[in-house]
Amino acid sequence: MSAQDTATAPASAERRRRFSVEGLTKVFSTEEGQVRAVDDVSFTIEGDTFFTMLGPSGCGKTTTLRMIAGLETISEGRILSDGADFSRMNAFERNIGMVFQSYALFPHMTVFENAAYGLRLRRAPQATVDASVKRILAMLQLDGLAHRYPADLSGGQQQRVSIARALVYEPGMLLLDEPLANLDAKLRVEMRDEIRRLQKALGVMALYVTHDQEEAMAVSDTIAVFSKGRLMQVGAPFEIYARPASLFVADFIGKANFLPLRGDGASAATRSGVAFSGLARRAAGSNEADWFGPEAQAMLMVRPERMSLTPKAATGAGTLSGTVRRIQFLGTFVRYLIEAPDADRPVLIDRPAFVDGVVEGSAVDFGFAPEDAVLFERPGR
Ligand SMILES: Nc1ncnc2c1ncn2[C@@H]1O[C@H](COP(=O)(O)OP(=O)(O)OP(=O)(O)O)[C@@H](O)[C@H]1O
Repeated sequence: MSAQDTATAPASAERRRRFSVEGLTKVFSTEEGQVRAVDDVSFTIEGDTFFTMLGPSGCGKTTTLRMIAGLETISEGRILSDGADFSRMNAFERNIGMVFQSYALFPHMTVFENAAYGLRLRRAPQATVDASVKRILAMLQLDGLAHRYPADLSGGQQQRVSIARALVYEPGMLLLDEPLANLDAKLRVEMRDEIRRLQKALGVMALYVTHDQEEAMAVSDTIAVFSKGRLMQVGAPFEIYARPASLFVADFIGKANFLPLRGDGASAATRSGVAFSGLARRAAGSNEADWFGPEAQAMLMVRPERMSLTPKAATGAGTLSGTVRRIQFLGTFVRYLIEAPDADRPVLIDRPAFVDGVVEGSAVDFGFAPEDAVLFERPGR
């Protein structure tokens, strides 16, 4: 926390300590039939955790957020806030601050009045409005713009105003739905750091929605990965990345190599000298059977930067080998694309620098340590 934050943070805000959803489900009736947009989702958020719902478009993140905000009815399940049932509370009682992708500022109001909106609704005395708005505008470096109108602000400034408006009345919880989607790449990185800094300075619980996995990893304490309305995994960014619970999560978060292990014993694992007992093991979901193809009994997942790469040794025994199809210099690392008989798709290997003696067309050996691999077993075995 910076000196500026400690000087301006509220002394004793009423913060939410424990928030949970249990079996949350949303079924929409459409002309084509029923859509299970959110399907039996449960998670808990504690204290000032920065919690992110991450998943591809249409996986149910926004619908979950909207049910929490009271903007959408619940089909099944419960939402509990410090033990109280959220669905019985009106929007005021929920005491939530919301930030949307579209900013949703009032065009006819100044920055000051936009930021003051939640306090005016709550009939706060003018002195409180003045002090709180001043403080929050300062925290968001908007103090010089208080008398401007939204049309005279940049996109980044407008989004800052919408964050100020959501935080000014010290909500128990901050909900953010793709707040950075309309900003350019550089500003997105700046703003995401700033949102996290503010969230921690204010000690407010945050529930953030994004489809951008890098953004989720950068800002979150905890990530909940969604697919097709279902919650696939909840964990810290490192946990989700290094120990994905499903093939979907392994593939969705970062780059992953999948090495199929075929049943004849000539498997990638045994040939590379990997002891099965030392591996993290996961049972793949029943809907992930397609990943294995007709032959593979199991699948090893290894991240590209955890793989070793050397020119092919004369003997070659006990290692995996292949041919370099392409070398890409990507600034902070070099990516090698290897064609290997053990893999169904090119193996990606990321090294911090060019590997001596390895060029496009080279025969190479590659490998990995058992602790860097996750073994997925075929469903139903
Ligand atoms: N009002 C509605 N009526 C019918 N179906 C809906 C409605 N709202 C959402 N859906 C459907 O529910 C599913 C989940 O949508 P939702 O907007 O929650 O996903 P999302 O993960 O937030 O996606 P995005 O990142 O694109 O916003 C989608 O299949 C969507 O088409």
